Parts: sequence; structure tokens; C-alpha cells
Amino acid sequence: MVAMMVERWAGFGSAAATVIFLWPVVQKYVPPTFRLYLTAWAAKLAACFNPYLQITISEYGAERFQRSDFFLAVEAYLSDACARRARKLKAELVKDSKNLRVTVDDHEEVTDDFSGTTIWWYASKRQSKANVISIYPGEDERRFYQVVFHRRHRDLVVDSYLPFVLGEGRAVTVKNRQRRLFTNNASRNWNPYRSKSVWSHVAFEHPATFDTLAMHPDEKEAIVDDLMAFQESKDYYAKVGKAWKRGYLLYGPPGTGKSTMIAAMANFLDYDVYDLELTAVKNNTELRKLFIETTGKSIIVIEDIDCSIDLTGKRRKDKKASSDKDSDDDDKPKLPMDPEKDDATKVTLSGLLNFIDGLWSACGGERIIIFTTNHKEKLDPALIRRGRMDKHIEMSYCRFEGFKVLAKNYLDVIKHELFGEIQQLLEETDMSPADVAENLMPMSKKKKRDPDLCLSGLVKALKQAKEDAAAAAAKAKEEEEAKEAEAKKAKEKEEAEVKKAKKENKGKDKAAEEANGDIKEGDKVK
Ligand SMILES: Nc1ncnc2c1ncn2[C@@H]1O[C@H](COP(=O)(O)OP(=O)(O)OP(=O)(O)O)[C@@H](O)[C@H]1O
Ligand SMILES: [Mg+2]
Repeated sequence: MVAMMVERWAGFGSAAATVIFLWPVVQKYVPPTFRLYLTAWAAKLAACFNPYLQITISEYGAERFQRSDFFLAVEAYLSDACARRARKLKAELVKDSKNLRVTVDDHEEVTDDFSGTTIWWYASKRQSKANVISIYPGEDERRFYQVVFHRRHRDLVVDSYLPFVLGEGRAVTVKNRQRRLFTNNASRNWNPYRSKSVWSHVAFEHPATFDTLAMHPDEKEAIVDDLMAFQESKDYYAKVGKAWKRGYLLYGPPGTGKSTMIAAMANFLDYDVYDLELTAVKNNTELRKLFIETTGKSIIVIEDIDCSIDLTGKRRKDKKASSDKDSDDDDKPKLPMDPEKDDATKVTLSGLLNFIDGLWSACGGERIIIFTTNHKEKLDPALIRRGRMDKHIEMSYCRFEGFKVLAKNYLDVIKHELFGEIQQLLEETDMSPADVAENLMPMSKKKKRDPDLCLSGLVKALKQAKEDAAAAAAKAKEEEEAKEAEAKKAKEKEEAEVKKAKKENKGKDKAAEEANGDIKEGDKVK
């Protein structure tokens, strides 16, 4: 900085020396009002000769209690783009950041180049003037950055360079941030003075990726393609007038990788994950508040949606019917219901639909909403129609293509003599990837990572599963047949009874007819 100043002020050195020399004299003999006038005039004169402008970016902007976004962006930008040119740096471990952050130290100057223009950055701090005694060390220091540039570049710096620094700085912050896994707190723990209290979070560290996910390569590619297209379609969504979000429904039997897929998606997109526990949400208003408190670049997950809450139209109707019945049966005055219990059922289907694609859902943007279920058929069609759940992904039992991924990941095996037999068995038997993986990862020292042992163990398990399935099917068939036979028997019995009754009725009718005939003939005789 000093070098820069000397260079810039080279022509004014002698003038400055004169002023410094004369200043004590001025202070002594010139009256204060005139002195003030003189100082203002001197500042104006200096401004005429000094062609450089400076802009200050303070750590605490207009909102006194929050560090300014722009300051943080500048810090991130300088540490990424210019820190290599600085000589004095400082390293810190920052909250929610996965890397050590190296930034420019105070009173250090760095230069930057933008469209052929040189810009100087200067980091510094000043003592706060407020008469507040802080218990935190360093709290009374206010740090700031100054950017210095030639006045002919004023428009370039203000209109292009500073917005560029803001954008780059934000991108660097996102790149370095530690991703988070959020879960919603019970509403009785929400603090009205702290908006952050509705979700709590831990660092998201699930290691699953699309490479480790056992699935047919074509299906996997289709999903990756879809995610990439979504990420790059901000403008397209704006053009067609849709909120920038996408819904996925993952369905399939337990242990087929639905939760693993969510982790892989989050790792692929570099998004935070909000795991919404619907049973802890009391009503639609709470649901909306939770949504508003989520940030962009996130995946909102509701696992086992069919179990979380009574959502299907059919089940609600059943419930209504039974409550109607209750009220008909029992006309005694009723005690008011337990408010806690009453509230617990108030997240409704329409509340959830609003959550997914109501007006509120557009705030923030760049969100993915994922539902998982073991029973797709139990869900209300309105909930999973295209547009809400845009893509339905079936996670199914492990087949040979999926197995090859697991064998490669767990055992580093691409080819093996048992593969043929395993392929045949996997086509004939339904085994979840979780079970296959379990067989490939035996927790015994002896078997550890011995592919031959693991694969023969898997063959055995598959044969066993096949036998069990065949036995279960045979049993089911037997039961079905027994049921059919019983039904047939019952039907025959019923038919026989009907026949018998008919016969008896016929007999009675005949007797009556005969009796009637006798009477008529008697009448004739008369
Ligand atoms: N497709 C898969 N690829 C790789 N690993 C898998 C796959 N499916 C399951 N696994 C393994 O099985 C375990 C259980 O899988 P996961 O929790 O993803 O199943 P899920 O479909 O969510 O089951 P649930 O319906 O019970 O929630 C995971 O830890 C993972 O290691
Ligand atoms: Mg799961």
C-alpha cells in the first residue's frame, strides 16, 4: 500500500511537505472557524489532484447485528482469487465450511485485474467507537475492505466489477461450505425470536454416490441426466413460468436403496438435505413455516410418506364414515377433544399439496422434493401426479446389472466363475440389494474380502431364498386351494339347501293345489 501511495503521490511530495511544515503555525495563529474552512478547502484541493477513488466495505453493514453479505463475499473472493498474491495471510477453521480458510491478513494489500484494469484491495480494521464493553475478544474491532481504483474506471468497478466479486464470492462460499442434514424440531421447541430454531442440523457426510449405487446403468444414467438438466434449467423454468423445483417419487420394497439414492443425489448436486418428519408437524401452518425456513439448493425429503400421515382420500373417507357412525350411535354430549391429539392429525392432503406446489413453494428456488414409499398404490393419485412428483423411480430387487456394481465395490471383482450361476439365480429370485450387499461384506476375519468365499456364500443364500420363496408360494397355493375347496363346499351345501327348500315348497304347493281342486270340485257338485 505504501509503495502504491508513494507512486500515486509522487508529484505532490513537496506540496505535502510544505503543508506538514506549515500546519503547526496554522494551528497556533489561525482562528478555529477559518481553520475548519481551510481544512475543507485542502481536502477539496487534494481530491482534485488525486485521481483515485476508494470504496469501503464494512464487516457490519446496515444490519448492525449481522455480518454483511457483501463483506463475506469479498472475503471469500479475495481468499480464492487474490490470496496467492498476498504475502501476509491468515488461516481459520470456519463454522459450516469443510476446508481451512486462508484469507488476506489485516493491513495487507492485494491487486486484482479486471478487464485490463488494475484494482487494489486493502484489508484493515478500526476500533469501534461505541461505548460497549464486549465479553468477546476482538468484538470491538470493526474490520473492513477498501477497494481503490482510478476514477475513470468508476462505472466499470461499480456496475461490473463489484457485482462480479459478489457473485464469485458467493459461489466460492457455496463450494467450500460443509453440506448439512436438517431435521425439523418439535414445534414446542420453536423459539419465536430465533427463526433458525425450526430446523436443527448436523454435517451431511453420507458417502453414497451414483457409482456405489446398484442399479441398471441405463436407469442410473437417465436419473443423472434428469438431475443435470434440472440444475442447468434456471432460465428455462423462468421462461415457462414454473417454480424452479422438481419432485421425485422413489418407490419399492425395503432395502432396495431409496434412502441411499437420496444421499447419492445430494452428493451429486452438492445440495443440503432437509429430512422432514411429518409426524412431528402439527398442522398446515407449521408445515408452511418449515418450508419457508428452508434454503435454496436443497433436497426436501419425506420418507415413507404412506406411513407418516393419514393422507389418502380413501382412508379419510373411511374415518369420516366411522365418525359419522359414532355421532349417530351416541347422542350424549361429548367432552371437548384433547387439543394435542386433535392437532396431531391436522396436516391434510391439501396442506401437503400446497407445500409442494402452492404459491409458497416458489420462494427460494432450486429445490428437489422427494417422497419415498414401499406402497405406491396406497398414495392418493393427486399427491403423485406428474407436475408434483415429476419423475417416478422404481427401486426394485437386485438383478445381475446391479449385482455387478456391488461385486465391484465390495470385492473389487469384475469377473468370476460363479457370475453365471448368480445371474441365473438373481433372475429367478427376488433379493434386495441390501441383502446381496450383506452377503458380500461378511463381518468375519476369516472370510474377510475373500471373493470366492463371499460369492459362494451369496449363491447359497440365493438358493435358500429361492427355496423359501418356492415353499412360501406352495404354501400360499395350498392355502388358496383349501380356501377354494371350502368355498366350493359351502356353495354346494347352499345349493343343496336351496334345492331342498324348493322341493319342499313344491310339495306344499302341490298339496295346496290339490286341496284347492277338491274344494272347487265340491263346489261344482253343489
Ligand atoms: N441399490 C443399492 N445400491 C447399493 N447399496 C444398496 C442399495 N440398496 C440397498 N443398499 C444397501 O442396503 C442398505 C439399506 O438401503 P436403504 O436404506 O437405501 O434402503 P431403503 O430402500 O431406503 O429401505 P426402506 O424402504 O426400508 O427405507 C444401505 O445401507 C445400502 O448399503
Ligand atoms: Mg429408507
